[in-house]
Amino acid sequence: MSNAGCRIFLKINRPDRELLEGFSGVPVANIADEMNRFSCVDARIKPFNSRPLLGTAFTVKVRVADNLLLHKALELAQPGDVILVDAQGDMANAITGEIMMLTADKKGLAGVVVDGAVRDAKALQELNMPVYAAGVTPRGPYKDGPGEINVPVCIGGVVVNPGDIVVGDADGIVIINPADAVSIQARAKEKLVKEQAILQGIRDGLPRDKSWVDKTLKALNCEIIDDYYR
Ligand SMILES: O=C([O-])CC(=O)C(=O)O
Ligand SMILES: [Mg+2]
Repeated sequence: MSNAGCRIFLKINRPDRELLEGFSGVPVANIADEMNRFSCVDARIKPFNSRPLLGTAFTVKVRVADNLLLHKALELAQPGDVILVDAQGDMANAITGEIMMLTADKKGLAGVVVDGAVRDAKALQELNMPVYAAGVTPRGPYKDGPGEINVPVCIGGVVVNPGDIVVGDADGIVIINPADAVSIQARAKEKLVKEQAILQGIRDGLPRDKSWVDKTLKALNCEIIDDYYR
């Protein structure tokens, strides 16, 4: 019998460390561009500090306003894991705070992402481990359950499977299926190099070919009026 809604899967297929490390230093924007702009966690979910996020998804589904399963996850997750908590975007109660997040940091976890609220915001800013969440409230969580661990969850509109690769920076978070990672990684790095060359060109005052802008507007039959709007 399977007790859907209250169950814990202990096993995760974790990607190779080398594959994960290949995303280190690659901007999330470049990665997402090479995923056709999909798989980006919603902009509601923001970082509390500037530590880069990179690790393996360890997923938690909690009952709204309740963190029992996150306490269990802190016991089970391994160094390098990113705990992603699906709290259904609820802002009424903080799912976690300083004490639990310091515990996660000390365990060597790679980060925590909450689709919901947290508290002790100031302390989270000082933490060595990245924490992302959708909001802050001082109102604390209940600890009664139920919930699930290591099942597919929804984080900021993106389905996250246990074992997925999680990359985050100041822009936000992108979720990558390890099966796609090698090719995405290679293309994102190429994109980064290309963008760095463009930026250097702008700094050096080099001209840029932006003729595509007028071409696209022309195709739209865009009206260009040499007068004031009235
Ligand atoms: O009380 C809780 O469960 C969450 C919290 O504030 C902490 O971990 O510091
Ligand atoms: Mg606290």
